[in-house]
Amino acid sequence: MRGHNDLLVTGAAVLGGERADVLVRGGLVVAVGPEATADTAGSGTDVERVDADGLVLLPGFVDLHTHLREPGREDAETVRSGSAAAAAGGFTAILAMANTTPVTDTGEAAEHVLDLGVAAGLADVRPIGAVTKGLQGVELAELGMMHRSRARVRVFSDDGRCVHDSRVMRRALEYVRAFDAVVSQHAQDPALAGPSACCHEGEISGRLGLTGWPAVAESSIIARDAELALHTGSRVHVAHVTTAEGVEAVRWAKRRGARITAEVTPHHLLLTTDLLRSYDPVYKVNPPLRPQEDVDALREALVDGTIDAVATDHAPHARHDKEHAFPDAAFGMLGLETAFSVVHDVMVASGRMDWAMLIERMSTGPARIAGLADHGQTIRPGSPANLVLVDPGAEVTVDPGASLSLSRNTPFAGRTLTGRVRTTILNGRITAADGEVRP
Ligand SMILES: NC(=O)N[C@@H](CC(=O)O)C(=O)O
Ligand SMILES: [Zn+2]
Repeated sequence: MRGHNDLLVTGAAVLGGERADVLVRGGLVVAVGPEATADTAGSGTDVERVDADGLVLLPGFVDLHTHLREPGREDAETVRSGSAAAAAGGFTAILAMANTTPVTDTGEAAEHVLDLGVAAGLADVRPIGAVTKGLQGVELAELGMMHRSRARVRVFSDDGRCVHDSRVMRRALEYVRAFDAVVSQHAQDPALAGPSACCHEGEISGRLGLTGWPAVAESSIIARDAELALHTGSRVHVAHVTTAEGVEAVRWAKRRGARITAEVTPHHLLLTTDLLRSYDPVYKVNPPLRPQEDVDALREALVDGTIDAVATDHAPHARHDKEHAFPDAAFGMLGLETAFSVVHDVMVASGRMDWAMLIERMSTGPARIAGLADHGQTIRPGSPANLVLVDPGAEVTVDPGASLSLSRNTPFAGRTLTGRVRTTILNGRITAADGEVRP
């Protein structure tokens, strides 16, 4: 780990509130307000001043749903390149999905990803463990061994696949209850939306001749998992909710007292099915983009708390996997570097959400769901200095070529958004500034 120097962040609106100076030393916030001055840093230390005039200081973002591709598809992303993209996007912690090659379904595999994250040193990389061996949906993976490993796995997911066998899902939930872990479900009933389903089932899928992906394939799994959560007393998290029916199922489950949480991706908060008329494979994602009424339902649910978190589902794909005719292209979109700008533009600049709610949805909430102990969600003396400076007034025009990901499959290319990440600080050390990582 590179050494720390002290940081004196001056003039930012802390947590979107009052302007104050913040002093960071040894990886911790040590002072906020008038006592945060260079000489409180202790004589002789090299204090780096960060002029944050006009910026907002937030706790670092936490991503519950990142695909880093390593081991196995280092042509699409590596833990280091994904961590760099995360840092550029204001993330200080990211949970890495298990659909790697080999699958992260053993303690050793989880420790390997953890160690790669530490070596990269650009974000706190926490491996997610597979629910079933090889993501086959049949035999439970070594859930206990992954939890007891150095990786301390607290989130399990077969993402990319749905744990659709109810008996397997029930046993997984009963097993993880012992250590209060959570199962993050990719809610897609394969009997209703099979592997070729790639377009929201409706008028457009018919017109474009694309296999439909009906909302009920998502909502029926959410409802079943809610019942299993009630039956077992365990925690279920719903990955990338995309439909009004899925939102309603989560709302119903919460009303019944199920221990259920849910996430939404930035792309499902902004983009709609009609983009598929272009047949541009960059818009091929699983679950698919939905019509405007679903987008509106997701925005409402993110504000009323039915949806607890934003999660990127950052899904890098190498050019040779993505640039095919639409139905043959790989599923997935980049998301780490654009997440804040999209959420700020759609939800904060529009007045739907204030800074306190953005902090809850992009940092505090996901950290709580992931079981991350105090990752630094409150900016006060003694808390870990995992922070991000954002510029609410700056416009960003998304340039795929500027991405730190090894891949280029962003669906926001050329789009202008308000709100830019300026500087990211991980354990008191600047990891990225203006889209470039600190070496
Ligand atoms: N979202 C996607 O379209 N693809 C994800 C898998 C997933 O999240 O379902 C991937 O790993 O590429
Ligand atoms: Zn998924």
